[in-house]
Amino acid sequence: MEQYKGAPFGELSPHVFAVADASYRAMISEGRSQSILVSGESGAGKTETTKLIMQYLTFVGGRASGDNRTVEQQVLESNPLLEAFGNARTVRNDNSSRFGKFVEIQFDTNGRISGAAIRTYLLERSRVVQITNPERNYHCFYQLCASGRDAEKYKLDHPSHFRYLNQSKTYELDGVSNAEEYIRTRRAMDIVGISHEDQEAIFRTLAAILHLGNVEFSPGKEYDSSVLKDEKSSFHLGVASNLLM
Ligand SMILES: Nc1ncnc2c1ncn2[C@@H]1O[C@H](COP(=O)(O)OP(=O)(O)OP(=O)(O)O)[C@@H](O)[C@H]1O
Repeated sequence: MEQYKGAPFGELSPHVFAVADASYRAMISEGRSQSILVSGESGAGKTETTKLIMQYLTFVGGRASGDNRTVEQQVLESNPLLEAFGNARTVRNDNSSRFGKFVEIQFDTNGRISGAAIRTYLLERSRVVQITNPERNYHCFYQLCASGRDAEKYKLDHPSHFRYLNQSKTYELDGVSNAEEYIRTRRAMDIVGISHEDQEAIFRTLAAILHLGNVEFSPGKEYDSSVLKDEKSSFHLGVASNLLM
Protein backbone atom coordinates (compact mmCIF):
# COMPACT_ATOMS: atom_id res chain seq x y z
CA MET A 1 0.00 0.00 0.00
CA GLU A 2 2.86 2.31 0.88
CA GLN A 3 4.23 1.83 -2.64
CA TYR A 4 1.02 3.02 -4.33
CA LYS A 5 0.48 5.99 -2.03
CA GLY A 6 0.76 9.11 -4.20
CA ALA A 7 2.39 7.24 -7.13
CA PRO A 8 1.29 8.62 -10.54
CA PHE A 9 -1.44 6.47 -12.06
CA GLY A 10 0.03 3.94 -14.53
CA GLU A 11 3.59 4.16 -13.21
CA LEU A 12 3.41 0.97 -11.12
CA SER A 13 1.93 -2.40 -12.11
CA PRO A 14 -1.86 -2.37 -12.47
CA HIS A 15 -3.45 -2.85 -9.07
CA VAL A 16 -6.68 -1.96 -7.35
CA PHE A 17 -4.63 0.14 -4.90
CA ALA A 18 -3.70 2.38 -7.87
CA VAL A 19 -7.39 2.92 -8.68
CA ALA A 20 -8.19 3.60 -5.03
CA ASP A 21 -5.27 6.02 -4.76
CA ALA A 22 -6.25 7.87 -7.95
CA SER A 23 -9.80 8.39 -6.71
CA TYR A 24 -8.60 9.49 -3.28
CA ARG A 25 -6.25 12.04 -4.87
CA ALA A 26 -9.01 13.26 -7.21
CA MET A 27 -11.31 13.75 -4.24
CA ILE A 28 -8.69 15.82 -2.42
CA SER A 29 -7.67 17.93 -5.42
CA GLU A 30 -11.12 18.47 -6.98
CA GLY A 31 -13.06 18.49 -3.72
CA ARG A 32 -15.71 16.24 -5.26
CA SER A 33 -17.15 12.84 -4.38
CA GLN A 34 -15.69 9.92 -6.31
CA SER A 35 -17.23 6.56 -7.16
CA ILE A 36 -15.57 3.24 -7.91
CA LEU A 37 -17.76 0.67 -9.63
CA VAL A 38 -16.72 -2.95 -9.05
CA SER A 39 -18.44 -5.31 -11.48
CA GLY A 40 -17.94 -8.82 -12.84
CA GLU A 41 -19.49 -12.25 -12.93
CA SER A 42 -19.84 -14.43 -9.83
CA GLY A 43 -16.42 -15.45 -8.53
CA ALA A 44 -14.60 -12.73 -10.47
CA GLY A 45 -13.31 -11.16 -7.25
CA LYS A 46 -15.64 -8.19 -6.58
CA THR A 47 -15.97 -8.84 -2.85
CA GLU A 48 -12.22 -9.28 -2.32
CA THR A 49 -11.47 -6.25 -4.49
CA THR A 50 -13.91 -4.10 -2.53
CA LYS A 51 -12.24 -5.17 0.71
CA LEU A 52 -8.84 -4.19 -0.69
CA ILE A 53 -10.19 -0.78 -1.73
CA MET A 54 -11.61 -0.25 1.76
CA GLN A 55 -8.30 -1.33 3.31
CA TYR A 56 -6.43 1.12 1.11
CA LEU A 57 -8.77 4.01 1.88
CA THR A 58 -8.54 3.37 5.61
CA PHE A 59 -4.76 3.27 5.18
CA VAL A 60 -4.47 6.64 3.40
CA GLY A 61 -7.41 8.28 5.16
CA GLY A 62 -6.95 6.79 8.61
CA ARG A 63 -5.59 8.43 11.69
CA ALA A 64 -2.11 7.58 12.96
CA SER A 65 -2.04 4.33 14.89
CA GLY A 66 -2.53 5.02 18.56
CA ASP A 67 -5.23 7.61 17.89
CA ASN A 68 -8.87 6.66 18.14
CA ARG A 69 -9.41 4.58 15.00
CA THR A 70 -12.99 3.55 15.69
CA VAL A 71 -14.45 4.58 12.35
CA GLU A 72 -11.70 2.86 10.36
CA GLN A 73 -12.15 -0.32 12.39
CA GLN A 74 -15.88 -0.16 11.89
CA VAL A 75 -15.45 0.23 8.14
CA LEU A 76 -13.19 -2.82 7.94
CA GLU A 77 -15.18 -4.97 10.37
CA SER A 78 -18.39 -4.39 8.45
CA ASN A 79 -17.13 -6.96 5.92
CA PRO A 80 -17.10 -10.12 8.07
CA LEU A 81 -20.46 -9.07 9.45
CA LEU A 82 -22.14 -8.59 6.08
CA GLU A 83 -20.55 -11.78 4.79
CA ALA A 84 -21.90 -13.85 7.70
CA PHE A 85 -25.47 -12.80 6.94
CA GLY A 86 -25.36 -12.26 3.18
CA ASN A 87 -22.78 -14.67 1.78
CA ALA A 88 -23.13 -18.35 1.03
CA ARG A 89 -21.38 -21.17 -0.77
CA THR A 90 -22.50 -21.55 -4.39
CA VAL A 91 -21.21 -23.84 -7.14
CA ARG A 92 -19.01 -20.98 -8.34
CA ASN A 93 -17.76 -19.44 -5.15
CA ASP A 94 -17.41 -20.62 -1.51
CA ASN A 95 -18.07 -17.09 -0.31
CA SER A 96 -20.54 -15.69 -2.81
CA SER A 97 -22.28 -12.41 -1.92
CA ARG A 98 -26.00 -12.94 -2.42
CA PHE A 99 -26.78 -9.21 -2.27
CA GLY A 100 -25.53 -5.99 -3.78
CA LYS A 101 -23.96 -3.27 -1.70
CA PHE A 102 -23.22 0.41 -1.87
CA VAL A 103 -20.40 1.44 0.46
CA GLU A 104 -20.01 5.12 1.19
CA ILE A 105 -16.92 6.38 2.98
CA GLN A 106 -16.98 10.00 4.04
CA PHE A 107 -13.86 12.12 4.46
CA ASP A 108 -13.31 15.48 6.15
CA THR A 109 -11.57 18.42 4.48
CA ASN A 110 -8.19 17.07 5.62
CA GLY A 111 -8.81 13.80 3.80
CA ARG A 112 -9.38 11.86 7.04
CA ILE A 113 -12.20 9.34 7.30
CA SER A 114 -15.09 10.89 9.21
CA GLY A 115 -17.86 8.37 8.70
CA ALA A 116 -19.21 5.52 6.63
CA ALA A 117 -22.50 4.05 5.52
CA ILE A 118 -23.39 0.82 3.80
CA ARG A 119 -26.60 0.19 1.93
CA THR A 120 -27.51 -3.33 0.84
CA TYR A 121 -29.79 -4.40 -1.98
CA LEU A 122 -31.79 -7.43 -3.04
CA LEU A 123 -30.70 -10.24 -0.75
CA GLU A 124 -31.47 -13.63 -2.29
CA ARG A 125 -34.10 -14.47 0.31
CA SER A 126 -35.25 -17.78 -1.18
CA ARG A 127 -31.91 -19.32 -0.12
CA VAL A 128 -33.04 -19.26 3.52
CA VAL A 129 -35.61 -21.97 2.84
CA GLN A 130 -34.30 -23.73 -0.26
CA ILE A 131 -30.79 -24.85 -1.22
CA THR A 132 -29.38 -27.53 -3.50
CA ASN A 133 -26.26 -29.66 -3.14
CA PRO A 134 -23.38 -28.64 -3.00
CA GLU A 135 -24.44 -25.08 -2.14
CA ARG A 136 -25.04 -23.84 1.40
CA ASN A 137 -27.41 -21.54 3.19
CA TYR A 138 -26.05 -18.25 4.64
CA HIS A 139 -22.85 -18.72 6.69
CA CYS A 140 -24.48 -17.36 9.88
CA PHE A 141 -26.65 -20.48 10.32
CA TYR A 142 -23.67 -22.87 10.31
CA GLN A 143 -21.74 -20.51 12.57
CA LEU A 144 -24.56 -20.45 15.10
CA CYS A 145 -24.89 -24.27 15.05
CA ALA A 146 -21.14 -24.45 15.86
CA SER A 147 -21.27 -21.86 18.62
CA GLY A 148 -21.15 -24.30 21.55
CA ARG A 149 -22.97 -22.87 24.55
CA ASP A 150 -25.02 -20.46 22.47
CA ALA A 151 -26.16 -23.30 20.21
CA GLU A 152 -27.22 -25.32 23.27
CA LYS A 153 -29.10 -22.33 24.63
CA TYR A 154 -31.12 -22.15 21.40
CA LYS A 155 -31.52 -25.96 21.24
CA LEU A 156 -29.47 -26.21 18.09
CA ASP A 157 -27.06 -28.95 17.15
CA HIS A 158 -25.47 -30.23 13.95
CA PRO A 159 -26.82 -28.58 10.75
CA SER A 160 -27.79 -32.04 9.43
CA HIS A 161 -30.74 -31.97 11.87
CA PHE A 162 -32.32 -28.92 10.26
CA ARG A 163 -34.36 -29.02 7.08
CA TYR A 164 -33.20 -25.60 5.87
CA LEU A 165 -29.57 -26.78 6.06
CA ASN A 166 -29.75 -30.52 5.29
CA GLN A 167 -31.25 -30.17 1.81
CA SER A 168 -27.59 -29.93 0.84
CA LYS A 169 -24.98 -32.23 2.39
CA THR A 170 -22.30 -29.54 2.38
CA TYR A 171 -21.87 -28.30 5.93
CA GLU A 172 -18.21 -27.32 6.05
CA LEU A 173 -16.04 -25.10 3.87
CA ASP A 174 -12.43 -25.92 3.11
CA GLY A 175 -10.10 -24.07 5.45
CA VAL A 176 -12.92 -22.40 7.39
CA SER A 177 -13.96 -23.16 10.98
CA ASN A 178 -17.63 -22.34 11.62
CA ALA A 179 -16.92 -21.99 15.35
CA GLU A 180 -14.10 -19.49 14.81
CA GLU A 181 -16.17 -17.57 12.28
CA TYR A 182 -18.96 -17.28 14.84
CA ILE A 183 -16.54 -15.61 17.27
CA ARG A 184 -15.37 -13.32 14.46
CA THR A 185 -18.95 -12.35 13.61
CA ARG A 186 -19.71 -11.57 17.28
CA ARG A 187 -16.54 -9.45 17.50
CA ALA A 188 -17.49 -7.56 14.34
CA MET A 189 -20.94 -6.91 15.82
CA ASP A 190 -19.30 -5.46 18.94
CA ILE A 191 -17.01 -3.24 16.88
CA VAL A 192 -19.73 -1.82 14.66
CA GLY A 193 -21.74 -1.03 17.78
CA ILE A 194 -24.56 -3.59 17.86
CA SER A 195 -25.60 -3.95 21.52
CA HIS A 196 -25.48 -7.38 23.18
CA GLU A 197 -29.23 -7.27 23.55
CA ASP A 198 -29.69 -6.75 19.80
CA GLN A 199 -27.12 -9.44 19.02
CA GLU A 200 -29.05 -11.85 21.21
CA ALA A 201 -32.30 -10.94 19.42
CA ILE A 202 -30.67 -11.51 16.02
CA PHE A 203 -29.36 -14.97 16.92
CA ARG A 204 -32.61 -15.98 18.60
CA THR A 205 -34.39 -15.12 15.35
CA LEU A 206 -31.91 -17.18 13.31
CA ALA A 207 -32.39 -20.15 15.63
CA ALA A 208 -36.18 -19.77 15.43
CA ILE A 209 -36.00 -19.85 11.62
CA LEU A 210 -34.12 -23.17 11.76
CA HIS A 211 -36.66 -24.65 14.19
CA LEU A 212 -39.60 -23.44 12.09
CA GLY A 213 -38.10 -25.22 9.11
CA ASN A 214 -38.52 -28.53 10.95
CA VAL A 215 -42.24 -28.09 11.56
CA GLU A 216 -44.30 -30.44 9.38
CA PHE A 217 -48.06 -30.63 8.97
CA SER A 218 -50.42 -33.41 7.94
CA PRO A 219 -54.13 -33.28 6.96
CA GLY A 220 -56.54 -32.86 9.89
CA LYS A 221 -59.96 -34.49 10.39
CA GLU A 222 -61.91 -31.42 9.30
CA TYR A 223 -62.11 -30.56 5.60
CA ASP A 224 -59.10 -28.48 4.48
CA SER A 225 -57.59 -28.45 7.97
CA SER A 226 -54.11 -29.44 9.06
CA VAL A 227 -52.44 -30.58 12.27
CA LEU A 228 -48.85 -30.87 13.42
CA LYS A 229 -47.45 -34.07 11.96
CA ASP A 230 -45.70 -35.50 15.00
CA GLU A 231 -44.01 -34.90 18.37
CA LYS A 232 -40.88 -33.64 16.64
CA SER A 233 -42.85 -30.94 14.85
CA SER A 234 -44.56 -29.80 18.03
CA PHE A 235 -41.18 -29.67 19.81
CA HIS A 236 -39.68 -27.43 17.12
CA LEU A 237 -42.76 -25.22 16.98
CA GLY A 238 -42.66 -24.84 20.77
CA VAL A 239 -38.98 -23.87 20.72
CA ALA A 240 -39.49 -21.42 17.85
CA SER A 241 -42.40 -19.71 19.60
CA ASN A 242 -40.37 -19.40 22.82
CA LEU A 243 -37.44 -17.92 20.94
CA LEU A 244 -39.64 -15.39 19.18
CA MET A 245 -41.46 -14.25 22.33
N1 LIG B 1 -7.23 -10.53 -5.17
C1 LIG B 1 -7.42 -11.82 -4.95
N2 LIG B 1 -6.39 -12.59 -4.56
C2 LIG B 1 -6.54 -13.91 -4.34
N3 LIG B 1 -7.69 -14.57 -4.48
C3 LIG B 1 -8.74 -13.87 -4.89
C4 LIG B 1 -8.67 -12.46 -5.14
N4 LIG B 1 -9.88 -12.03 -5.51
C5 LIG B 1 -10.67 -13.12 -5.49
N5 LIG B 1 -9.99 -14.22 -5.12
C6 LIG B 1 -10.51 -15.61 -5.01
O1 LIG B 1 -11.73 -15.72 -5.75
C7 LIG B 1 -12.79 -16.07 -4.86
C8 LIG B 1 -14.05 -15.32 -5.32
O2 LIG B 1 -13.86 -13.94 -5.10
P1 LIG B 1 -15.05 -12.97 -4.64
O3 LIG B 1 -15.85 -13.60 -3.56
O4 LIG B 1 -14.45 -11.64 -4.37
O5 LIG B 1 -15.91 -12.95 -5.99
P2 LIG B 1 -17.20 -12.08 -6.32
O6 LIG B 1 -16.98 -11.47 -7.67
O7 LIG B 1 -17.50 -11.15 -5.20
O8 LIG B 1 -18.28 -13.22 -6.44
P3 LIG B 1 -19.85 -13.18 -6.11
O9 LIG B 1 -20.51 -12.35 -7.17
O10 LIG B 1 -20.23 -14.63 -6.18
O11 LIG B 1 -19.98 -12.64 -4.72
C9 LIG B 1 -12.32 -15.68 -3.48
O12 LIG B 1 -12.91 -16.46 -2.47
C10 LIG B 1 -10.84 -15.94 -3.58
O13 LIG B 1 -10.60 -17.32 -3.37
